[in-house]
Amino acid sequence: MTNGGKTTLTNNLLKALPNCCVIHQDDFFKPQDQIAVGEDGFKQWDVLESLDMEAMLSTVQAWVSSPRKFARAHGVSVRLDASDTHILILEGFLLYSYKPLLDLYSRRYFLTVPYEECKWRRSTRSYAVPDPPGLFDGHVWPMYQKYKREMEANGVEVVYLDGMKPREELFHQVLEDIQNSLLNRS
Ligand SMILES: Nc1ncnc2c1ncn2[C@@H]1O[C@H](COP(=O)(O)OP(=O)(O)OP(=O)(O)O)[C@@H](O)[C@H]1O
Ligand SMILES: NC(=O)c1ccc[n+]([C@@H]2O[C@H](CO)[C@@H](O)[C@H]2O)c1
Repeated sequence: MTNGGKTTLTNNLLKALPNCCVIHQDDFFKPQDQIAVGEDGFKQWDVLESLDMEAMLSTVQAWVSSPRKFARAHGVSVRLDASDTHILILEGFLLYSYKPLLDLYSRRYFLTVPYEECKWRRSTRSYAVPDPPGLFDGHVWPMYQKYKREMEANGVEVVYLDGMKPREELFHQVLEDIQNSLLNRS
């Protein structure tokens, strides 16, 4: 979810994991003039249609076809050891609602914080396009709830993470989970 702590966790993982690249979903927002305005008067940023998901998928596919080349092109130093394991982190607020990506993930994590905390954290942020008054309650939170409900109704399995835990604890929890899933690969 927005302000769950995704970027913070991602940055910690990037430092700890070898050959690890990241793709940020926020880099795929369409230009402002292509964002629909809802009946509520708000620009509808928090819907899948506001993101160029085809472009994001192409970027993921570029990594899949050559992780090493992708890493080099993105300034990630490649460690050449026996395992030659490469990891790609996708970081975003609507990752599990776009079907073509769903089966590509080996692990899906979902950071949550309670409504009050989310609203508070969001109010302290300055986005390139600042939130107009009322956007959180009028658009951001209802869309979050809608997509999460749909994800659960579609049976998408995720590992929920409690975003209220300290940063260090979340980092170690996920690092351990990733390391275990790498060990258990067939
Ligand atoms: N575990 C944590 N405990 C308390 N505060 C946190 C924690 N992780 C992140 N934060 C703070 O919450 C805010 C949002 O964190 P972050 O930017 O990592 O979230 P995000 O999910 O990437 O948000 P968005 O996608 O909306 O930009 C920041 O001010 C950050 O310092
Ligand atoms: N990055 C952007 O262009 C942009 C513009 C307007 C709103 N947002 C917000 O980013 C969050 C996801 O990280 C969403 O909740 C958007 O509202 C982003």
